[in-house]
Amino acid sequence: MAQAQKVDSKDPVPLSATLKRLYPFVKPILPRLFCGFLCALGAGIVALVIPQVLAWLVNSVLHRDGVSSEVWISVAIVAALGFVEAFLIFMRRQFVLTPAAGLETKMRIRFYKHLQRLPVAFHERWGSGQLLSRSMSDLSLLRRWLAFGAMMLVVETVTVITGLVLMFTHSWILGLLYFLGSIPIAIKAYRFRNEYRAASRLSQDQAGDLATAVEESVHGIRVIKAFGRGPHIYEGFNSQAKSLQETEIAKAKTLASFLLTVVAVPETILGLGLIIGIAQVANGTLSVGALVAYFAIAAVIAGPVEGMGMLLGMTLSTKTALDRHFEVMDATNDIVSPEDPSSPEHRDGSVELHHVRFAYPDTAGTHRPILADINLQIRPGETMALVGITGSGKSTLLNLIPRLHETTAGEVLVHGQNVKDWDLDQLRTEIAVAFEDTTLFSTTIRDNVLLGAPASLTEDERQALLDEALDVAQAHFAYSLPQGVDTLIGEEGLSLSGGQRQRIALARAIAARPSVLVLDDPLSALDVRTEELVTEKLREVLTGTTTLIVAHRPSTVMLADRVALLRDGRIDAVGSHTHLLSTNEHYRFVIASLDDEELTTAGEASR
Ligand SMILES: Nc1ncnc2c1ncn2[C@@H]1O[C@H](COP(=O)(O)OP(=O)(O)OP(=O)(O)O)[C@@H](O)[C@H]1O
Repeated sequence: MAQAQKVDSKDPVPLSATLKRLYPFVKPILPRLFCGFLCALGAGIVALVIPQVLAWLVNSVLHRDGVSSEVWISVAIVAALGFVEAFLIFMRRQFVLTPAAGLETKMRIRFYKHLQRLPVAFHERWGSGQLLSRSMSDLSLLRRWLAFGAMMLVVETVTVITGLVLMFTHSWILGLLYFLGSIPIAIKAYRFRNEYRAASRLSQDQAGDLATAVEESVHGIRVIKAFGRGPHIYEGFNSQAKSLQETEIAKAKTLASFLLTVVAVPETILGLGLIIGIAQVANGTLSVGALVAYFAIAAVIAGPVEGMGMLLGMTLSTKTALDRHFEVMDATNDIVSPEDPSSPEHRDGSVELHHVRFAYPDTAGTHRPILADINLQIRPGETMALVGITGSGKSTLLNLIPRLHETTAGEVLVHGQNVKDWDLDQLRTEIAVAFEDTTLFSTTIRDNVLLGAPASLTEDERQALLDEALDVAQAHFAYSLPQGVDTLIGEEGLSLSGGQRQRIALARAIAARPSVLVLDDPLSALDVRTEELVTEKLREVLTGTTTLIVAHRPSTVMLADRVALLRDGRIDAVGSHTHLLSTNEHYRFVIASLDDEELTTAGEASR
C-alpha cells in the first residue's frame, strides 16, 4: 500500500513535463480557455485604466477648477469601466467553467476505467483512500486551477507587468524602484517553490491515507465494536489526523512566509516611493496627477502581486495532484488479452494445470513460491474438490484459472487452450467465481445475482434465471424482503446475514451460466441443513459444468467426483474421497482437522 512519506524537496518531475502530459486533455477546450483568458485579461486592463482616468481627473479637471459636468463625465467613465470589468469577469466564468468541469469528469472516468483494468495485484498494494483522493480531490483541484488559477496567474502577471510599464511612463525613478522590489520576491519564490511542493505532496498523500483509515474503520465497524477497539482505532486515526494537521500548518507557514515577502516588499517600496514622489512634486519634476496615478496603480497591482503568491501555491498543489494522478495512470496491467486472441476449438469444459508455479509479486525471489509445481487435470463436467491445510494456496490456485493472478511459470488450460491465449473478457465469461469473502454491491438482489448473466437474455429469461439461481442457492429469503428481489441490500450487502450474503454470491456464480465454476468454500457460513439442500441442488446444476471447489468441510468434499490434495505447493494426490481416506495419511490428517473445525464451529454456534 502506498504510504505517505516525507518528500524530497527536489522535484523528480519538472513542471513542464507534467504540463506536457496534461496538454492532450486540455487541447480540445483551449479555444474556450483562451476566450476566458482574454476576458480575464480585459478585466485586468480595465482595472488599470481606472487610475489613468483618476490621474486625468486630478490633473485636468480638479486642478483647474473644472466645471461640474466634466466631473460627472469622469465619474460616469469610472462607473462604466467598473461595469465593463464586472461583465468581463462574468464572461470569463461563462467561458471556462463548463469545459473545465467537463475535463475533470472525462479524466475521472478515464481514471476509473483504468482502475477497473488494473490487476488484482495492484489493488492489493494500494490503499482505497489513496485511489479515492486521487480520483476526487486531486481532479477537483485541477478543475479549479484550470478554470481560475492558471489563467489568473497569467493575467495577474500581465497586469503587474503592464502596471510597472505605466509606472515607468509616469516616473522612471518610481517605476525602477518598484521593479527592484521584484528581485527579493523572485529569490524567495524560488525557495518557496521547492518547499511548498514537498509539503503539498506530503499533505495530499497523508490525506489519502486518512481516507483509507476512514474507509477501513467504516467497513470494519462491526469488528471494531465487537472487540471494543473503538478507542484504539480512534487513537490511530487521531495521530494520523494530527500528522496531516502538522503538514498543513507547515504548508500554510511556508505560504505565509512567502506572502509576507510578497506583501511587505511592495509596501516598503511604496513608502520609499512616497518620499521620493513628494520630493519630485516639490521640485516640479513630477505632476500631482502622475503621483496620484502611481499610487493608484500600486493599489491596483497590490492585489495581483499578492494573488500571484497564492496562485503559485495553487499551481504547485495542482502539479502535485497531477503527478499523483499520472502515477496511477502509469501503472501497467500485464494481465491483458493477447494481440491476436484465439478461441478454443472445442468448448469441452476441461481445465488443466501443467507445472504451474506461482509466487506473489512482492515475495518473488525472496520467498518460496506458494505454488511450486501444480499438475492437475479436471475432466469435462467433473466436480473436483480442492483440499489442503489452511494457507496451503487453495484460493491462490483458483485465482489463476480466470487469470486474476498470472502464473509465474507453467500453463493453465481451459477447454484445452492456454488462458493466456484467450480474449480475457471471453475467458471470464466462461468462468464464474464465488469467493470465500463474499463481495456484494449496494444495489438490488436482482442486480447482484444477474451481474454476470448473459446480456442477450430477454426480461422473462432473466427472471427465470434469477429464480433458478436463488432456488439452487437456497436464497428464497430474498422474496420475503420488503421489496422482494428488488430490495436494496445496503452497502456491500451488510444488511444481510453472512449466510444470506454467501447464498446470494453463490446464486450470482450460478446465474452467470459458466462452463467452468470456481467456488472458494461457498457454503462455509451455512447451517448443516441449508448446506445439505444447497448441495443437493448444486449436484443437479453442476452436471455438465466443470467445477473446482475449495472445501473446508467434509460435506463439501462429498459434493465432488474426485478430490485433489494440495500440499507444499504440489498436488499430492488425486482420487475419490474414500480412496484418499484409505491411502493417504496427509489426507486423513486434513480431513480430521476439517472435522475438528466443523465441530468447533458447530459448538460455537450452539453456545
Ligand atoms: N495478496 C497476497 N500477497 C502475498 N501473499 C499472499 C497474498 N494472498 C495470500 N498470500 C499468502 O499465500 C499463502 C496461501 O494463501 P491462500 O489464501 O491461497 O491459502 P488457502 O489455502 O486458500 O488458505 P485458507 O484455507 O486459510 O483459505 C498464504 O501464506 C498467504 O499468506
